Amino acid sequence: MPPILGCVADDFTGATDLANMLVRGGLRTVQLIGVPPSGGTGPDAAVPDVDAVVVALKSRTTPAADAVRESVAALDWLKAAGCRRFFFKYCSTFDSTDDGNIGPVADALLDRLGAHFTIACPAFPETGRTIFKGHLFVGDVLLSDSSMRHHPLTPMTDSNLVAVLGRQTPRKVGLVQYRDVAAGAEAVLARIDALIEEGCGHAVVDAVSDEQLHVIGEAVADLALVTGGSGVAIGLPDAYRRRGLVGTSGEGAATVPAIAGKAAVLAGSCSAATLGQIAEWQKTRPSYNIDPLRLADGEDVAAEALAFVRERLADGPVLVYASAPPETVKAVQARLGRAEAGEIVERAMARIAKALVDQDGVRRLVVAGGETSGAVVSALGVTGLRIGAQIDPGVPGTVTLDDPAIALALKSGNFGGPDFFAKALAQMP
Ligand SMILES: Nc1ncnc2c1ncn2[C@@H]1O[C@H](COP(=O)(O)OP(=O)(O)OP(=O)(O)O)[C@@H](O)[C@H]1O
Ligand SMILES: O=C(O)[C@@H](O)C(=O)CO
Repeated sequence: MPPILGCVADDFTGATDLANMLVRGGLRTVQLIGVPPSGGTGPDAAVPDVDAVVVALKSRTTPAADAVRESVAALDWLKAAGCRRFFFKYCSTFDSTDDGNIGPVADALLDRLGAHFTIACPAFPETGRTIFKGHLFVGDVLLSDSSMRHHPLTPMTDSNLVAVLGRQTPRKVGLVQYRDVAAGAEAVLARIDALIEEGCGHAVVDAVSDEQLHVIGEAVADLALVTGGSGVAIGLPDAYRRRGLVGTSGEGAATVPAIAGKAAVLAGSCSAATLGQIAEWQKTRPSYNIDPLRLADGEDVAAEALAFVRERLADGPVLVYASAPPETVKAVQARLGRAEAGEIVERAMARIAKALVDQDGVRRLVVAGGETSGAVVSALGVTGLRIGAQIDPGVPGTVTLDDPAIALALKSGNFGGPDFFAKALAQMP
């Protein structure tokens, strides 16, 4: 049976987050890095016997036209692979700007599917993301009061998702309120019907608990396209099972091989959680700091980092990080520009990762940050990931489908407890 669910994720850690959720729900899931080349191996060869496929793109912060083109190409590939339901995964903190890319990509996917309505639900209560009356909270504060207001690429300064999405799409954006979700799947469906009548093409959906996400999953399981964070996928596996769209047994969905080899940690995320994890690591383990301004001055900082790591690798894992607090990032961006600062660091991280794998026998890598993970995984030429057991909410251990197989933990910036790096290395397959 071909996979039921085809997913397009706008960054690599977000893709593993979604894949983790689907595997937890018992769907056998594979994550592909980018859109596989068409022809040759064909979809059946590339997608062996799974229930869900997640295509990981690096489209969160690219120009909207590029994000649309790549996302539609991913959708076309997933359709050709036999998928019949589709999911567009973006960040649980709705990372985007007024230019996109959430609105433009969701619209393009709807158009391609010949569909006219979808939901937008980034709620992920397990990691503190909840939506009430269309406003997104991160922990106990509104999104706009959280550390996301300082994000290097997509600063989020408005918590009203109806307004934020409304600026990104010509379609009308409605709201499925908490009271409808609390009343159950029938009430959500009735509200969706009313919003469609009113001419809405999107509806933000309130959710503050996993129980409510299960209700939403049941209500939206027949939509061609669902958009959101990984949280709203929590109810889909059961909803598909109830409809006979996937087998009933979820056993063995998280099985991956064990990988031996040296280990390293690479962090390009400047998110608050990552900064805390770096500080925790530095209490007991060595680390090397990449300075973007020195990179911009043409100094071979990547070579220095590699020399530092190589001296210590035999004694255990080493961290290389560019992550910095908001004031430092602002100063760097003021000199280099936001995009150039990001890219220069990503290029260095990619080069370091490739050298460590190709020349130093590193086979176990923890990478912090979605953009950073995208750069690293692309440099390593990874084509796909098997999804293993969860390390912390939103982050599974994974093993690449390639030769040599590499164990990877791709951590979204704000996920994971303070000891995440050591915990990941201890738990990774
Ligand atoms: N010191 C720095 N100054 C400026 N930019 C930096 C610095 N360190 C890292 N960056 C850039 O900041 C961006 C961080 O984005 P990334 O997606 O990797 O992390 P994140 O946003 O915390 O994670 P996620 O997207 O998973 O939430 C990257 O483009 C990275 O290259
Ligand atoms: O949804 C999330 O928060 C993460 O999966 C993510 O996309 C962060 O980059």
